[in-house]
Amino acid sequence: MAFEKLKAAVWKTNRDIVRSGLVQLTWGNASGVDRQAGVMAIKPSGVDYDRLRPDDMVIVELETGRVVEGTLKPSTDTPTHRYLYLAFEEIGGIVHTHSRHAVAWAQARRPIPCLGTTHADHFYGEIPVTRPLRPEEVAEAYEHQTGVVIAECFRERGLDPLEVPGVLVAGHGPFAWGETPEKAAENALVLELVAEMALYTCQLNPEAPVLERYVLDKHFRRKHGSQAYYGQR
Ligand SMILES: O=C(CO)[C@@H](O)[C@H](O)COP(=O)(O)O
Repeated sequence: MAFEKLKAAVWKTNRDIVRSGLVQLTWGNASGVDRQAGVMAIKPSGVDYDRLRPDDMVIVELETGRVVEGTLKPSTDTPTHRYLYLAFEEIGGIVHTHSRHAVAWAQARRPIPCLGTTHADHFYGEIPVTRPLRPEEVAEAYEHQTGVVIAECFRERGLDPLEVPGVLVAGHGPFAWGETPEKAAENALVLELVAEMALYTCQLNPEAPVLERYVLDKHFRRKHGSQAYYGQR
């Protein structure tokens, strides 16, 4: 058995998204990538999270999508994760969930606006929603096409995946990512929390303005990038 470290990290992240309350039943999935080895690890499809063990993580070749290690079938969303690893070269981990408030925004086909500093600390602006998939994209290579519309959404908006580490797939739910699987899980949790905060804010005040750009800049840049000074740097 190889890739023990990658499998252990991905297994821990799959366990963490359960502990964070981001997934129920067998919904959602977490993965990680070893770019030097040209492989990704992802949870197996449809297996209860509480039964998962590190060695159950399935190793898939990035270039071909071929299973190179593992006896279980990989997540149905493997083609989406694989497409995103190839499209966003800076990311090292991806988490997909059906967390309820983020799913509500995805079903409403509305991007999550940046209404406050909690959002601004982690996402540089609104969290976008993709266009819906077309019938032919659902009929053929659905999960691959889900990756296509996510990458298309970021390309069309000129977004940096590390500045906006997540997206809402129209009518479906959130995908979040980061430099590591652990960071992807953190971003998935923040995405759900700011989705809930934004929903309450819009209910309390439908006219609530988006956060002022100069406040967004301050909060995002003090935690991210070369000028960051947050924490014990
Ligand atoms: O998006 C979905 C279902 O719509 C996925 O989250 C599945 O619910 C999880 O599938 P597996 O990873 O277990 O194959």
